[in-house]
Amino acid sequence: MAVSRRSLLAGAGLVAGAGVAAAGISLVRPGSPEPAQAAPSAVPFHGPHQAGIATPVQDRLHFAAFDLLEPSLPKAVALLKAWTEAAVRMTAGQEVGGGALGSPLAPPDDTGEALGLPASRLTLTVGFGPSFFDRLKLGDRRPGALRRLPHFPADKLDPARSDGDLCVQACADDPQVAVHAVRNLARLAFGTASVRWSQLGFGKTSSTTPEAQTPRNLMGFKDGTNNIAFNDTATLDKHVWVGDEGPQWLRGGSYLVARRIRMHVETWDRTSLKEQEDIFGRTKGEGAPYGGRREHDEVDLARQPADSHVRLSNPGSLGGVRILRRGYSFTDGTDGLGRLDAGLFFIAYQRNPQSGFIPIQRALARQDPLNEYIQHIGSGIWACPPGVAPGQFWGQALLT
Ligand SMILES: C=CC1=C(C)c2cc3[nH]c(cc4nc(cc5[nH]c(cc1n2)c(C)c5CCC(=O)O)C(CCC(=O)O)=C4C)c(C)c3C=C
Ligand SMILES: [Fe+2]
Repeated sequence: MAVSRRSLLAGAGLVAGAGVAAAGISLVRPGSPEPAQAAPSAVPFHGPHQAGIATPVQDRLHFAAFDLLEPSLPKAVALLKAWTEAAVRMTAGQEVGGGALGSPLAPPDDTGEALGLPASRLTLTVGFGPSFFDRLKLGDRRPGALRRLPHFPADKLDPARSDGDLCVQACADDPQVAVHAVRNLARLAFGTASVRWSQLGFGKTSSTTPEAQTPRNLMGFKDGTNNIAFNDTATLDKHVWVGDEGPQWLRGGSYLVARRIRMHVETWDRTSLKEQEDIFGRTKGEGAPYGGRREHDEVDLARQPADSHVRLSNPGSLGGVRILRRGYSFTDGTDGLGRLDAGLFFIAYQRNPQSGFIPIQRALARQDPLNEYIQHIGSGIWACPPGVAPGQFWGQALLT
């Protein structure tokens, strides 16, 4: 793969990836006034698991679902090869292909809006939806657990914001870098796949770094306190990464569930503090569980309100079920009735959705007092293959 001279600010011959990040070198796009930063801003693309799952959560999200234009396996393979090549470059802070400023007679390979920006911890995570297997007639390779999610009480799902043959989760500390990444993948997909829907997210609503300050969601509560930590490999192995029970091509991968959840923030804002805290079973200021003093004190189910959100979703109420949450807040203008169209774009990774998201959501949909203030509007499930080795492409073991 040719590397544009303008992409070589980090030093000739440096290879993007673990070595670069470990060396503490920030790969910077051409035009940056500060090419050599001490802090690494590139997350290695290659590895046993896809980046963007256990990776410490970045500030911004651009999530996109794609549909194949026609069910052609050779075209799908070519797309994933092109996407992988572009992702290797973009996650290292480099321009796609021949760059943003190539021949004056041809459209540039890179759209250019990330010129001068560092890698910003960009990660790109790809998944295959149930319809991908149906449309490409790959039923024999489809994992049993990859089924469209069941209907939950009070779901009001919009097909235009749900499902998709493929998904791409782009996370970065700079929204422009995340948007640039999705846009360039969409550009490479021209003639093969198109964007079905997409979602921007800000203010990560979950943390996988317990020592960092837990972010707050749009209801004002700390969100992500009892999440799986990025370095808790035993729990990740048990609850997030697909193991021997899955098909070979998916081992080391994970299942991604996304839900666009609208929050009726105007109603929430007229609710007393006591009621808000009772709903979650945690204090608003400190984020402590009822019966505890500090945020990270253990949840004591006996001290929780009978139907609090935390009680219902805690592993102790559900036979040990755990998921890795990685959601973001969104505000997408207004609904035309004077109310914000705002909420949580919920993302969860798990080893098996049948024993992960589904039982938790069943319990929440039935009883959670939060349901008075929220509505599930969009939904999707995808199987995310394991990480990519140098020279390979996303989903290679599935598609070849
Ligand atoms: C099906 C899974 C879940 C959905 C959907 C969901 C929606 C949702 N959650 C909040 C806010 C909070 N959730 C909290 C904890 C929490 N939530 C889930 C699952 C879903 N949430 C789990 C598994 C947990 C952890 C429970 C535990 O182990 O104790 C919290 C408390 C802080 C924390 O631990 O993160 C908040 C706050 C909203 C606003 C929301 C939908 C809009
Ligand atoms: Fe929750």
